[in-house]
Amino acid sequence: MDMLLLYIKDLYNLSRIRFVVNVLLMIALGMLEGIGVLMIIPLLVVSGIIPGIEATSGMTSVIRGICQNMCVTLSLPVVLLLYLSVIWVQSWLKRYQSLVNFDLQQSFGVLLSARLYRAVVYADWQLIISRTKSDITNIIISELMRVYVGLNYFLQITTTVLTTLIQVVICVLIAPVLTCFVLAGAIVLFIFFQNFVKESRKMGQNISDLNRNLLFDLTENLNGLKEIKSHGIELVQINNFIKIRDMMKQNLSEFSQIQTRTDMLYKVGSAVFISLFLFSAIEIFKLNPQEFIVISVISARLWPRLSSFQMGLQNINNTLPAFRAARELENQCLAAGERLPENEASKKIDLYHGVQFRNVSFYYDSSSINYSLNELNLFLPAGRTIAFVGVSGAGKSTVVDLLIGLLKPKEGNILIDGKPLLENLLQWRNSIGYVPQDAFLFNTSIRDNMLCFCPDASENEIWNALRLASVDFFVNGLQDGLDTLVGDRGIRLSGGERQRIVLARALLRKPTVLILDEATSSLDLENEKRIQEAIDGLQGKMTIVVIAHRISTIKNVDRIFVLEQGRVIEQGNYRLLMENKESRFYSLACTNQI
Ligand SMILES: Nc1ncnc2c1ncn2[C@@H]1O[C@H](COP(=O)(O)OP(=O)(O)OP(=O)(O)O)[C@@H](O)[C@H]1O
Repeated sequence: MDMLLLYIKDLYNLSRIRFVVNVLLMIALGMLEGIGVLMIIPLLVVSGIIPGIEATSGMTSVIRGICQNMCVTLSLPVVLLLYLSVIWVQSWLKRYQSLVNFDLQQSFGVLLSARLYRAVVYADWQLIISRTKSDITNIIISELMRVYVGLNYFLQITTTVLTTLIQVVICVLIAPVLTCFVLAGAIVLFIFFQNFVKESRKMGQNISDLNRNLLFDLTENLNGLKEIKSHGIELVQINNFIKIRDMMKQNLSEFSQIQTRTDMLYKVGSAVFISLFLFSAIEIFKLNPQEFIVISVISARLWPRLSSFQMGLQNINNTLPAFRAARELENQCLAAGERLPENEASKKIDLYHGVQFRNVSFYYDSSSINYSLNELNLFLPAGRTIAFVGVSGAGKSTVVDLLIGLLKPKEGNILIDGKPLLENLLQWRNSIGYVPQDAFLFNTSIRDNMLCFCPDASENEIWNALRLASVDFFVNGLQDGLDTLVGDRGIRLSGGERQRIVLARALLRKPTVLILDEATSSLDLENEKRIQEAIDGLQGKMTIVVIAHRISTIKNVDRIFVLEQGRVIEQGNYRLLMENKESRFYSLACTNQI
């Protein structure tokens, strides 16, 4: 519940005025409904339906006084007109309140999802890789949706409570003892249903878990659909999917059973209490007809409200795990936030001397410290081309992630021209062009893909970058040229074309440091040759860092670092390293491990 209260506080902070207006409207609506009910008495008095009722007290005398002041005789049309006016104002306010409520919820929806998304995007990379993408997606989309639903229920039951309280006060004024009798019945029923509330919360947790599993399976399967189809295991995947979906169905129908059971039991319970009430009102308390009618009308409305209050409570409890999941993710991300200064978004850093790794150690999992990099010392000279080689798991990608500032050293420092990298993190990242192994393109045109990291680039600059990446001829030959759509993750292009466009996109930023993370490892010889030519053409123009998987990519580089178990064991240029037949590099090269 404390999570729910935190969100209510957020809702209040989002728009205090709208929140207060909303609550005031709820109170006004409750009062109007009470007045509407009380209007029944003057109606009965004036109509003479029940003969012999004293018309000098309560609501009748109030209305009579108003009529006298306005020089109007109290008659049936006048009472009916007043009654209609009350109902009209009430309906108008109800509509207005619904609109205010809807607007408040929608704004809150935008605020919550934007706030959470922002927290995720600004969070430290190590936190992001420790959680699955589908888990994060599930929380931002499904769990937040359940948060809005929970808040909606909260606002609904707040309205119910306020309206009911006002009516209970009216009842107490008319017949205190009988009202206490009805309330006691309500409290007994309420206590009886508390187990259902607990059960609802447990089911809510199951729904959260199943939602997460379903999205995880779906994302994984769609990502691996090519492999799934290639191995003919579609049926296994479909059955898995149906199994989780069935579990969700089972869970939701159990929850719906609780809800309908509550409704049913409330109806039966209320019928019992109404019978007892009627009996005691007539036989024991001997109420006069007008009191009897008003209390009957109010308690007839009270029972359905109690039932909807109970179900609202169950629904809120069902959504509480979603509140917790969303809050936890947000808190985790905020605690691991990078706090990048937004006014430095377009600033870059020039590299004059080079990048120094000084005693850098890094591990991924704090619970079992297993060093991926161990006291790494190396210098990447500015304007040179540097390569990292080593067997799988040696630590090449970790070095690059540290160089970009995505990961932070657990020990030691990374210095850019002598200054700590982390002091100017955003400027440093603005100065980097990065081509990952699995080149990623957005599902839009080549032009938009080029402009997404460099929105102000001119047409000329785009073509220059394409030329540098040896892909200008290819784009020129396409029917729609730069406006060609590339498909989901660039699926309409070959691996080599995709890789060269990603290289062009990185070059469009005119980076100080170009990082190629095994950029040619998945390409055929022809494409590899083209990329290699493009890279060779860039040598000397910027600092280039290559993670190499093929010997051909590193023959011309200025310095090679050989990594093993997170340490640099050898360094030098290709010729020097190959001359030493005892070197690890030589054995890696001869056994085709690079
Ligand atoms: N996200 C992660 N969580 C935990 N351990 C990781 C993670 N990423 C890498 N590691 C571990 O860190 C070590 C270095 O991994 P890294 O990916 O840097 O190696 P690599 O040389 O780039 O390997 P490859 O050539 O296969 O990509 C390995 O032992 C690996 O298991």
